[in-house]
Amino acid sequence: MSGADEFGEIARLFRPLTRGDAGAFDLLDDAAVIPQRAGHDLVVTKDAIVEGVHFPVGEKPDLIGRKLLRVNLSDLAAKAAEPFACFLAVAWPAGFEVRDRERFALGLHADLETFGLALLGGDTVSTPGPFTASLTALGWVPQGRMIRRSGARPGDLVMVSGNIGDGVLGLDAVQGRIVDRGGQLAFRYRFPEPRLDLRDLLRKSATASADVSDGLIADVRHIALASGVQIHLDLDQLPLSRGAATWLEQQPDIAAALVRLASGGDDYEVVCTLPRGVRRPPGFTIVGEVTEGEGLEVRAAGRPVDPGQGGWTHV
Ligand SMILES: Nc1ncnc2c1ncn2[C@@H]1O[C@H](COP(=O)(O)OP(=O)(O)OP(=O)(O)O)[C@@H](O)[C@H]1O
Ligand SMILES: Cc1ncc(C[n+]2csc(CCOP(=O)(O)O)c2C)c(N)n1
Ligand SMILES: [Mg+2]
Ligand SMILES: [Mg+2]
Ligand SMILES: [Mg+2]
Repeated sequence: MSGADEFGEIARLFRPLTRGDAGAFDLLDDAAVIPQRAGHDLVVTKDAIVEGVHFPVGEKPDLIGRKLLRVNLSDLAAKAAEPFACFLAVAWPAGFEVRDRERFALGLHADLETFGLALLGGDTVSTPGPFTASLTALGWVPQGRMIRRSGARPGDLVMVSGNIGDGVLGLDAVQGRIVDRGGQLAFRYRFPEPRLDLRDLLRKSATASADVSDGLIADVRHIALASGVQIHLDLDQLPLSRGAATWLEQQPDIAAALVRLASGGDDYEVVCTLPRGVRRPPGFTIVGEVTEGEGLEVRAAGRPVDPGQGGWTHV
């Protein structure tokens, strides 16, 4: 792409996504400026996605843009942060035509509007490899109030929002390995819903929290390690959608199937710890408890199980 084309395209595709934020300088400067917000900390998170690793080859470009934003907002949600802005780096692969680039930008724009944040800057490059993009998301929390992974205390209960397992079954559905009547599982895989609605509740009551991206077991293990406590997870309590419950009934080894649902990831729900005295909030399920000790103990089908890795890993 010639220089003129590259910068013309940045202006055409991405300037609308700044949504008029003055700190973006219309995407014409070397950098952006973020004014401080009194009494607040800026929470910063970054996740990348790669074609064939995070979404199927041939996925619609608008869905890629939306998923990229949503997985990052999920981390802000778990930290009880209020989304404020983001930065985008995108590497266009060969064959990703101008129409595809426009659709990627339109998808991202639609969700920036939905979640009320602005694009303040980024970088646009080309790649001989697969589509790759990364987004840095920024959000505000009252000073010192980001919910950490490290605050779980013995006696706390472990709770998870929504349902677990639709992400991994949705990928099975998209790749044709299971039937998905009505397409709900595939929809949940393609359109994670960042749980920004939980902000007040987490700020008020959670001692620790994380979003479920790698897999419930792995993400709970992160909380146990960071907090220096032991966590006991009971997969028989796993909250399941109708589709996941139907799938589970058909599995020959229920314990192994539960471990799969709790290790597959792509759920983008929030798992948190709350003191035992706090009433279980609506929409949350108690899946375990915190004790003194270290690491994770997992039960399924009424007996202890070896959870293995418990989540997705790249290396
Ligand atoms: N390349 C890297 N450079 C610096 N820090 C990194 C890098 N990769 C990961 N981290 C840091 O490691 C920690 C864990 O990152 P991780 O990506 O596993 O968290 P996550 O975003 O919650 O999970 P997921 O990536 O599955 O959505 C975070 O503090 C993250 O900033
Ligand atoms: C095509 C395809 N194959 C597999 C998966 C599953 N997957 C890939 S990375 C990841 C963890 C979160 O990402 P990260 O830790 O890299 O931020 C998960 C659950 C997928 N989403 N799409
Ligand atoms: Mg990450
Ligand atoms: Mg993440
Ligand atoms: Mg996370």
